[in-house]
Amino acid sequence: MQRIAPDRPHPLFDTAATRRLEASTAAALAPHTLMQRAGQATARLALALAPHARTFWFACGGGNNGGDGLEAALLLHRGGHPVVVTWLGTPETAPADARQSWQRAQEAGVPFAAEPPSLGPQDLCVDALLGIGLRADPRPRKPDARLLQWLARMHACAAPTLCVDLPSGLVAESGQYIPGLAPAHPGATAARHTLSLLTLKPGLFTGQGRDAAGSVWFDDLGVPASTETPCAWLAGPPAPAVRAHASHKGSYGDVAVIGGEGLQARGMGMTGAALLAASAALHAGAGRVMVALLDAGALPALPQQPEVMLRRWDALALDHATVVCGCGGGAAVAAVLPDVLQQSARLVLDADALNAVAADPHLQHLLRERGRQGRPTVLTPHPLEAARLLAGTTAAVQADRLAAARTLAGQYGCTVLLKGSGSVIAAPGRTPLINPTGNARLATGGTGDVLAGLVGARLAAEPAQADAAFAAAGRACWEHGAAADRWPAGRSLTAGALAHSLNAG
Ligand SMILES: NC(=O)C1=CN([C@@H]2O[C@H](COP(=O)(O)OP(=O)(O)OC[C@H]3O[C@@H](n4cnc5c(N)ncnc54)[C@H](OP(=O)(O)O)[C@@H]3O)[C@@H](O)[C@H]2O)[C@@H](O)CC1
Ligand SMILES: [K+]
Repeated sequence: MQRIAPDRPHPLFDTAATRRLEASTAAALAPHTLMQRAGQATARLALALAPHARTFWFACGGGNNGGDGLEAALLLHRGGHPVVVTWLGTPETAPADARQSWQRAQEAGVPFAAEPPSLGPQDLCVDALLGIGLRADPRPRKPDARLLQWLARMHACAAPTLCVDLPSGLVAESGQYIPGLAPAHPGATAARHTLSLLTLKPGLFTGQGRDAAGSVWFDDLGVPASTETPCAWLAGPPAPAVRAHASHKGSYGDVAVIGGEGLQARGMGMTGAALLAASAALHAGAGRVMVALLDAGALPALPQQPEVMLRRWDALALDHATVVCGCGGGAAVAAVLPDVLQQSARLVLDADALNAVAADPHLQHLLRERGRQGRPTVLTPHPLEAARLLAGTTAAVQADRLAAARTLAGQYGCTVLLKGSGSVIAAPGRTPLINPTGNARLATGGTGDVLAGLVGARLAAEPAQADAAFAAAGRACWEHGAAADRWPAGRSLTAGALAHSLNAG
């Protein structure tokens, strides 16, 4: 068993792959072996998490996820620990493995109850209600009222929760709760843990999955997943970049930021966004950083950041630069996009540039052309921007973030970095990445501009190769989150401070 940390990459598997693995392994082992292993792993972690529990409440569903819970309860009971089991199943309807665990629990005298016990902070809830057998399709009948009551009890409980395999109600692939099973008040009061069994599931790391799962643990039940192809990877830390002593500013590339609509255009000054992106590129080690503000020349100099060179956008050598376009671009950015899309050697499109593309079929055509020509391009949409580009809704994007990022990447032949909890990085022909770093302190204005500038710096430094955009986006996303993760507690995190804290890589 291991605790999952952002210190190395991990393969993630969808439910179909997990089922195949479960079936092939079960066929090769004595009956009930896998469930006994699942129960042992669950019991071990439960004890480690709550060594002083006066009560372990096992909330068990009617399927094999409940069987894992029954098996773990049996082991703790045998070890003399105080266990209470509530079970939604019946011996007549339970699948064979779960029925066997129920039988063993009955014979061992495990205490079963009709109602959940009351618990204190030192106790533990074990959520074994629903695992990968959750059906997300509209159900002909309502779920068992006890299921809803027990879930609500766990979501509001003072005791920590250990979820077996998945937080109940969460879809393994997408990291979304099915309607009706999400916590009434997201943001749990007590700690949450999830022990993923056999495989790691992508839904634990994106969308609602991060909050639902809490700390993620993994036990492969002694079954290597090497026969299956991952549907995504949880990204590991990028290899440290080595700067040769005999290098110069040209070795790390030029980043040109275009954006920042001026106050006079529509009464909404957005130059700060472009300056944040430029600051990020600068502190992330780009060789030279230029910024072209779309403010009609209102800002004559940058006294706070003299390293950044102010340019008029039409004075930039787009064909030699890594262009970061769109941060605070407002309505002004649309006019520069035809040239930017056609001429930029390497390109990061963010914010209003994405909105402009979504609204204009000609710009969409030019973006697809870049893809066809194999010119490195990264789109960095948040879910609403992705929805606009996909002509869909934010809810549809969030319902399956991996699919949305993959579709968008395929549509434009470029790399897509879909922001949000568990950012997804997708590119044609590549297995998508889910980024493990970052925290809710990034939910403040300007951090997206910092990310765009950082992607620009990493893209500018990448050697010219086919996957430069994908590599740069993955690297930047990991580093951006890691900068927020190492931010000292009690000090507020602003986008400007985040940009200053970036490393040259
Ligand atoms: N076999 C083994 O040895 C091993 C199995 N393993 C474990 O098995 C788990 C998979 O077990 P599984 O396939 O039995 O499905 P599971 O997650 O228990 O769900 C089925 C139950 O959920 C219910 N239900 C479904 N949808 C619902 C909804 N929308 N709303 C409400 N209820 C809904 C459904 O009710 P029904 O519709 O049938 O009335 C049924 O009772 C896996 O996650 C892992 O923990 C692993 O440890 C490896 C070893
Ligand atoms: K569960």
